[in-house]
Amino acid sequence: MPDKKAMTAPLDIRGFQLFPGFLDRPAQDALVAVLRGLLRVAPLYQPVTPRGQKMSVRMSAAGRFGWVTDRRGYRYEPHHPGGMDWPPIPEEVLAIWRAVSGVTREPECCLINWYGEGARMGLHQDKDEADFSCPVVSVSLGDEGLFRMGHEERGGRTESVWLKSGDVVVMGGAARLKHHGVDRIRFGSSTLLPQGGRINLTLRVVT
Ligand SMILES: O=C(O)CCC(=O)C(=O)O
Ligand SMILES: [Fe+2]
Repeated sequence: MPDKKAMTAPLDIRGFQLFPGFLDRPAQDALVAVLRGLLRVAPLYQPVTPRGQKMSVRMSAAGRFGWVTDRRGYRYEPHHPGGMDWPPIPEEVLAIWRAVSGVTREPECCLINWYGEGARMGLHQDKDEADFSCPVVSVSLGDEGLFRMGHEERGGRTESVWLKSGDVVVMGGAARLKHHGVDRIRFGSSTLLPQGGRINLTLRVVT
């Protein structure tokens, strides 16, 4: 990871701050190794929306809370649906937060989304957290994903950018409640994950 002095200014897209190539390849490889261990403890599962639709991404989490969805709704839970505690957020991930978040509070959730071939995430707002003065920080690993950014209100023109492995996005300030989503991934576009696919981490202060 670049140190703070060497860190280049982010690109600003509608208030979304994009740090292209924030993690170099060795840092990405190290992070993937850490995540593998984590997912052995808290395996990926397929979430279901409150309306009963299976999501195309598979999910897990680390931290005091994990974001979950099922027939009972969207919420943060202190346990994996399998009953175990979520593992702690890895130091490597906390270091990214500390470098880019601009806040002193620490993240309480690291949501892990795994996108296989054909997986996507519809336009949504991240609004199940109590304190919108803290940003959501997103880390992309593996295959490229087409990230769409909109407005706080529904509708209106959107803008999209291909997020690559190692890119970090900070959704804070004016962008904190803006709609965003992932239309598609370019399956097989990265060599980071031998089995292909895209991992996205989102770090959130929950309480
Ligand atoms: O996969 C991404 O880049 C975004 C994920 C996201 O928006 C979320 O988990 O809330
Ligand atoms: Fe989101």
